[in-house]
Amino acid sequence: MEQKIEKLITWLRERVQEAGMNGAIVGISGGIDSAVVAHLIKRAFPNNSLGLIMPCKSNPKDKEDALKVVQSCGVDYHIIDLTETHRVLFGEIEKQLKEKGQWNEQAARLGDANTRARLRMTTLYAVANNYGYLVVGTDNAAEWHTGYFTKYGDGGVDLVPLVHFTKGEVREMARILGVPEEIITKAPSAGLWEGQTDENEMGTTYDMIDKYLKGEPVPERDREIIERLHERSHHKRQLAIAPPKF
Ligand SMILES: Nc1ncnc2c1ncn2[C@@H]1O[C@H](COP(=O)(O)OP(=O)(O)OC[C@H]2O[C@@H]([n+]3cccc(C(=O)O)c3)[C@H](O)[C@@H]2O)[C@@H](O)[C@H]1O
Ligand SMILES: Nc1ncnc2c1ncn2[C@@H]1O[C@H](COP(=O)(O)OP(=O)(O)OP(=O)(O)O)[C@@H](O)[C@H]1O
Ligand SMILES: [Mg+2]
Repeated sequence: MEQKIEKLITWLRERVQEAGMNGAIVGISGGIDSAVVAHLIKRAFPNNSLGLIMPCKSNPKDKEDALKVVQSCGVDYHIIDLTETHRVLFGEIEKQLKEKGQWNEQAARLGDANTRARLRMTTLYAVANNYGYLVVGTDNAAEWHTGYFTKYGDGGVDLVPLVHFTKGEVREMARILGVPEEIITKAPSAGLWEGQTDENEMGTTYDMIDKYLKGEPVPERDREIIERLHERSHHKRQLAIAPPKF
């Protein structure tokens, strides 16, 4: 794993150089995936790396955890609170659609959550532009395979260094890099609504998805869920669908 980490760091430097850019930026949530990426970019670009902590109606504990990540790797950071921005934007959408009697209450929870992810993406690109940095994503192999990310939200990035690493390998990497143990062992969550955990929402576990990706046997029920999530999310791993040239 040490060798793979070194290769990833070299790969990050090469991609930034090839793009003619200066460094890299990542959103730091207080979860393990972004903690690993923060450590990687700090090692790759000691003086040209940046983390953004972007609370958006978030549990205050997330910010505390994100600051622990910052402390553990020493990356520069800014805190940009998006709660008010989200309230104004999503509030206006809700008001207009309600006035026309077209507001879909059931769809609203996910719409609200995905808007948070897309506001974070917008913020990352605006700040990246200021410094001439590339935006680095945090998706691991399990999230990528199942499409467990917001299209053009946390999925809207320039580089995806962890995309071939299972969640288990990301944990292994985190220990080597020096991510605090409490960040490594806490339940993965998108923090998109109160009490949300990835595994509750997906209906299977990262251990099962990791096993499936390694070609190991998994219970029929988990296999079905993983394959359904994968089938449903092809569009997220592709460019926007274009018609043939008429
Ligand atoms: N077949 C198709 N071809 C082309 N486009 C298609 C499509 N089906 C849907 N779409 C489009 O895609 C949209 C649905 O995709 P999307 O907007 O991503 O929304 P969706 O996949 O429904 O939701 C995002 C999922 O990712 C999870 N998430 C989000 C952010 C962070 C994390 C985390 O782990 O931290 C997890 C979140 O909890 C939720 O389960 C539709 O509204 C539609 O515009
Ligand atoms: N409050 C936040 N501030 C900054 N970035 C955030 C915030 N919330 C989410 N993100 C970004 O969105 C990404 C996707 O979230 P996701 O939950 O998959 O990863 P994680 O929190 O790093 O790890 P875990 O899956 O263990 O929770 C994060 O890695 C991070 O880059
Ligand atoms: Mg998280």
